[in-house]
Amino acid sequence: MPYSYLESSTYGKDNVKFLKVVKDPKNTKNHEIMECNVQVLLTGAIETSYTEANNKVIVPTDTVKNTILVLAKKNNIETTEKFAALLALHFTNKYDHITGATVKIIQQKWDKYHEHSFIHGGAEVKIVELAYEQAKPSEYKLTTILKGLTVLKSTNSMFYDYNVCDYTTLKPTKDRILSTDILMKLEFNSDKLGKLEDLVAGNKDKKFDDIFANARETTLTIFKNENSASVQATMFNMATKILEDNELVKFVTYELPNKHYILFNLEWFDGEKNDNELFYPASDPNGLIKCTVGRS
Ligand SMILES: O=c1[nH]c(=O)c2[nH]c(=O)[nH]c2[nH]1
Repeated sequence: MPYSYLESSTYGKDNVKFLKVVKDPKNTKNHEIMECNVQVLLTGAIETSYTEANNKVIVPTDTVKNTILVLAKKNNIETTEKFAALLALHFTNKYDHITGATVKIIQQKWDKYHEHSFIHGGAEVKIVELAYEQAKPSEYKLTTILKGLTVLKSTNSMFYDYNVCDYTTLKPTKDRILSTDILMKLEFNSDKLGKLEDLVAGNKDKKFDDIFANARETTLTIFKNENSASVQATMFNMATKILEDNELVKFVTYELPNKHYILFNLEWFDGEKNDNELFYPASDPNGLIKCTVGRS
């Protein structure tokens, strides 16, 4: 009996980066750009490469990298959702023994302000994750993620009527600062979206941009409009509205740090009042509130 066995395995290339420029055929100086960081990991009959040093079953990670770049150049990849589908289908179709792929694409935010000039959106990125198994082609998991969008509101946020015990020092408030780094995940309903092949054909491609823009907008709108009872209640309301508006979305997940701003007490200075005007931005510790919301 051997001492060990291979419980699971996957491999591929990570951090394959490119900037793609798409030129308008009618005006070659009018461009769209896409800056991406791609990870592709493969699964299949690759066990013997680990257990028997059988390199025959290894499609080199260098080949994976080359493929990502050539497919990015040759194909119309308007959205990263579509490009992820294209990559997953390519690797599982091309190599008989490769039966599954997971793809992750991190896309920088570049906003066009002129026909060939763009402004970088800072820390905010869009991430697409796709897990695909050839054996269950309609059960793929496709998730689009908004990450790194930092927001703050300086009023219209409350927190009171919480559990109070002998460990409690927090004072209830009906007016506080609320700030977070938004992490929002939209998991698509693969039954409603249909086959990955159709997605690659481009029939439903435009929808992804619309859904992402709608979900981002809803997040920002509810954040500003609602007199928040708590991070928990506000994120649930955001997720509910996104599900109402986007039938292709099955689950909405938020992971929101509650970035605390602590009111300075300046009464020592001749009784100086501080009416929510001067705060200390506390980098840590922070609250961390998560939820996943589905349609009932
Ligand atoms: O919106 C909030 N949710 C909490 O769970 C919590 N806990 C806390 O100390 N402040 C807050 N605020």
